[in-house]
Amino acid sequence: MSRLLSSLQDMDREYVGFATLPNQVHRKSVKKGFAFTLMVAGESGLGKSTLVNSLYLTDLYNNRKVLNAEERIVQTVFITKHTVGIEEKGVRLRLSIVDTPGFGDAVNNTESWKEIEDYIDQQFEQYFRDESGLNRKNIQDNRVHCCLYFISPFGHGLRPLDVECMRALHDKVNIVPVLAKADSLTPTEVRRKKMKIREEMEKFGINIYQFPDCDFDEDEEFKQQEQLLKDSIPFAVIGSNIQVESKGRKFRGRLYPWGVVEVEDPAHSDFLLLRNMLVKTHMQDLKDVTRETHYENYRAQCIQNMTRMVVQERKRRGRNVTTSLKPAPFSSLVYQPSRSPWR
Ligand SMILES: Nc1nc2c(ncn2[C@@H]2O[C@H](COP(=O)(O)OP(=O)(O)OP(=O)(O)O)[C@@H](O)[C@H]2O)c(=O)[nH]1
Repeated sequence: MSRLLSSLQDMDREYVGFATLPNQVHRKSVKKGFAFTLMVAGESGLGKSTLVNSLYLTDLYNNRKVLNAEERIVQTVFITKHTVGIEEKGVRLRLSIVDTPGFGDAVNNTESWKEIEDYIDQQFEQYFRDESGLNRKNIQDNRVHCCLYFISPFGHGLRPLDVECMRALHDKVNIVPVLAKADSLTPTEVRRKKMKIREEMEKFGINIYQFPDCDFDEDEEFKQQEQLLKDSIPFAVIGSNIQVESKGRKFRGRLYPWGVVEVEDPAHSDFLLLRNMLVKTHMQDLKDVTRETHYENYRAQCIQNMTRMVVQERKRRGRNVTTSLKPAPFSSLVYQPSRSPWR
C-alpha cells in the first residue's frame, strides 16, 4: 500500500494527470458499449446479405424470409433490420444491419429508393424526438451510420437507378460504394469498372463518404493506407458464407470448377480493406460524420421548419409579426410528433 502511495507521489511530481484522460474516456466507452448501424442497398441478388455475414463473421440471416415472385412485384423495397450483439476482447458492439432486399426488382422502379430515404429520415426523427424529450439519458442511437451501396458487376458502370438512388441518399447517409461479385471480373475489368464508376459519380455529382485527410505528422504507413482506401473506391468485393478447404487450409471462399476464390485474399478482392475500414479504422469517423453533418442538417432543417410554423401561426392569429420575430420560446420548438415539420 505504502509503495503504491509513494509511486503515486512520484508520478504526481512529473504529471498533473490529465494525460490519463484518454484512458478514462476509453474505460467509459468500453463500459457503455458501442452501437453501429450499417445499411446495405442495391439491386437484388448482388450478394448483400452474404457480404454482411462475411464481414461480421456471424450469421445474421438464418431466419430470413425469401420473398416470392408476387411479393417482389408489389413490394419494391422491403426493409428489414437485424441486430446482434458482438463481443471481442471485452468490447461490446451492438451491430444493426438494415437490409433492403429486392431493391430494383419491380417493373416500375420509379422512386423505389423512397422507402430507404424515409427509413433514414425516420431514424433521425426518432433521435431528434428523444433528444428533445425530458429523459435524454440512454438514448438509443438507431441512425444509419453507413450505407454500402452495391453496384452490379454486369453493367457498364452505374445504372440510372443507381445514380438516382445515390443522389437521393447522399445528403442523409455516408455512402460507401462497392462493386459486387468481383469474382466475375478479371483484374483489368475491375480496374476499368472502378475508374468508370468513379468518373460517373463525379459527373453526376454523387457525394460519397470522404475519407478524412491525413494530418501532416501522420506516419507514412498510415498515409499509404489512406491513399489505398481512396484509390480502391468502389471496393471490389466477394462474399461467401461457406468455408472451403484447399491445400490443407480452411478459409471463407467460393469453390469453382477451375479453382477457389478466397474472400480475404487481397489479390482476389478488397474485402479485407473494406472490413478494416468499417471495423478497425473508420467506424468512429462514420459515426462522427453522421452526427456532425447528416444529422445536423436534418436537425437544422427541422428547427427552421418549426420556426416557420410558429411565425405562420402567429400571422394567422393576427399578431404583429415584426415584433414577434424574437426567438421563439424553446417550449414551442419542442418536437411534436403529430405535427412533424419534416413531412
Ligand atoms: N459469384 C458470386 N456470387 C455471390 C457472391 N455473393 C453472393 N453470391 C451469391 O449470390 C446469390 C444472392 O446472394 P444474396 O446475398 O442473397 O444477395 P442479396 O443482394 O442479399 O439478395 P436480395 O436479398 O434478394 O436483395 C447467392 O446465391 C449467393 O451465394 C459473390 O461475391 N460472388
